[in-house]
Parts: sequence; C-alpha cells; structure tokens
Amino acid sequence: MIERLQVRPYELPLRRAWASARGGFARRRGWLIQVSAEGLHGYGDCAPLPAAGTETPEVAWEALCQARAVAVFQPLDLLLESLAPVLATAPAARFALECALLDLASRRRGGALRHWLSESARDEVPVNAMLGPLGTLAPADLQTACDAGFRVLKIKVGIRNPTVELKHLVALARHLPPGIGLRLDANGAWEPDAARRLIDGLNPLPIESLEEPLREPDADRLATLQAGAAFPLARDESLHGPLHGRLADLDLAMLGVRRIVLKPAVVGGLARALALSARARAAGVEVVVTSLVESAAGLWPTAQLAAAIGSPIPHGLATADWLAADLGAAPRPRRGQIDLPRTAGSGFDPSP
Ligand SMILES: O=C(O)CCC(=O)C1=CC=C[C@@H](O)[C@@H]1C(=O)O
Ligand SMILES: [Mg+2]
Repeated sequence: MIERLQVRPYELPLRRAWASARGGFARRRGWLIQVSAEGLHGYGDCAPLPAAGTETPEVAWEALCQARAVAVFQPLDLLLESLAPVLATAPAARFALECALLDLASRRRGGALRHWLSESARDEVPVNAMLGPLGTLAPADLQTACDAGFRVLKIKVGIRNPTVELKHLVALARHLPPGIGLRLDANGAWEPDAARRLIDGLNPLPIESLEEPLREPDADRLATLQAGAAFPLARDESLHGPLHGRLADLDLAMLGVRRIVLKPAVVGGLARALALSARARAAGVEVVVTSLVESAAGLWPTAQLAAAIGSPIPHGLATADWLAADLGAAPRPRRGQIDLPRTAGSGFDPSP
C-alpha cells in the first residue's frame, strides 16, 4: 500500500549546451518522484522533452498532480491502471511513476530492478560515447573517447551544410583506430536527395548507424535509403509522431529501417519499452535504449532496462557527464560499459 507520493521539482545545468537539428537545451528541468511504503522509498524522474516525443511539462505536471492526489492507500500495482486515462498522453510522467513503483517493489523483494524486468538480465551494459555536434569536434576528441574504452562514438549531424559535414566526417574518420564506429544522428534534418548523397558518401566510412535521416520519414522513403546504406538506419523520434497510436499493432519489420531507438520516457515506461523491444527483435529489428539526458534518477532505471533487454549493441546511456550537477550518484561508464550494482532497486539514491 502506498503511504506517500512526493513530487519535487529540480533544475540541473548542463556543462555545455546540448545541440541537435531539432534544437537544444542548456539545462534539464523535471520532477523527482518518491513513492514510500513500509519504510522503503522508490524513485523516478519525470523530465519531459517534447522535441524527443514526450508530453509538455504542463501536461506532465497535471498528470503528476493527479497521481499525488490518488496515490495514498493504493496498492503499488494498481496506481498506473487507476491513472490510465491521464497517463495515456503523458509518457514521461508514466515512466517516472512506473520507475518509482518498480524501484520500491524490487527493493522490497531485495533484488535489482533489472531482474524484476527479466530473470536473464545482464549485469553490464555496453554504451556509446556521446560527443555532441559534429561542428565542435576535432580528432583529439574522438581519440579521448577511444582511450576511455568506447567502441561507438555518437555525433550529432544535420546541423550545417551536408557537403561540409561529409568532408568533416571523412577527415575525422581518417584518424579513427580500427574497430571504432561512428553513430550519427541527424534528428530528421534532410530531404531524400540530400540524405541519399550523404549516405553514398558515408558508405566507405566506419559508420555504425545513422538515426533519423529524413525530415519526412515515411517507411517507403526510409526503406529506399536503407537499401542503399551499408549500415543500419534507425528510427527514434519518428516512432512517436503519426506512428505513435499505431505502434501497438504495427508490424515492426515494416518500419523501413534496421534499428529502433527506445527512450522509455517517450515510450511510456520500462515494461512498455521491454515489450516493444521483444517485438522488434522478433521481427529482426535491432534495439538501442537511450536516455533523455535526464538526472541519475531516470538514468539508473533506464540502464536497468537496457540490461534486461540484453541487446549487445551499445546503448545511449553515457549522458551523466553532460550534467554539471545531479540528484545523486549517476551510472558512469568504464571501458565503454556501465557495470550495474547487485544492490536492490534501480541503483539510484538521492544525495542528502
Ligand atoms: O543516444 C545517446 O547517446 C544519448 C541520448 C541522445 O542522443 C538524445 C537524447 C535526447 C534528445 C536527442 O537530442 C538525442 C537523440 O535524438 O537520440
Ligand atoms: Mg536520436
């Protein structure tokens, strides 16, 4: 039975501004959720980012207020169901509440959250380095990430002229050690012709994947591009535009791409992301989990989800260093992976 649900606002500055073809941000604002029962606490993070596909902060706040109003004396496993109508359009709020409930439930059981999600969860998660926008990068930046043990380096593209960007990528790739791949994210920047030319130019380079190449990403156009690409194309935010309501019964082999990117705060929670990933992998589609550049309270359960999914492809969870302050100790990669603790719950504990 839930005894208390607290919602605390926070605001965390970034060390340097985040930039992408969809805009950026210099700070992350959200709410730390704490659910309490029998002397134990569970935590979740609601940090909406509409550009990535979540609800607005106003809609999330409304949903959290409703949750706070009805939570006390509810059984843990019934809260989300009782709020289904309001949470249907508030995935970041739903994610936060579910994380807090599952963190508490797994602490009560004395096991790690990943084992609540899957008995065969791994204890470590391979992750990519997130280097930021291409225009800011020199070979030394890539070398630093390689020296830290990352095998996949993610770079934001689609911000400057495509010909300039291609030249820059060719120059950077010349300095890459063997076995290192570049993960590019265009965040929907290009028209089909520009995307086609870019992909032709990228094909000889060590590109690990390319997220969201197209401004209008319909499945046929993506499939044509994918057929000419030597690496996986991935859908991320375009899973949640017009497709969103149809995701539940969509054949995921028909998305036009070889990979999907799942952000549990956009999908509406850990269990939903896990189910979607199982369907994707059964359809032969690769899955990558990424953060929403949120606080440690959101990053820990997202890393637990990635461990439960168990996909060997590096996940986008090395974002804690982008924040100049945090709500607690965050998962930090070592040698290109996050090692998850054996302790009960998600791994998050708030700083005193
Ligand atoms: O994937 C990563 O390594 C980090 C997460 C990440 O890149 C993103 C998080 C939030 C918003 C986006 O700009 C971006 C993405 O589109 O994947
Ligand atoms: Mg992306």
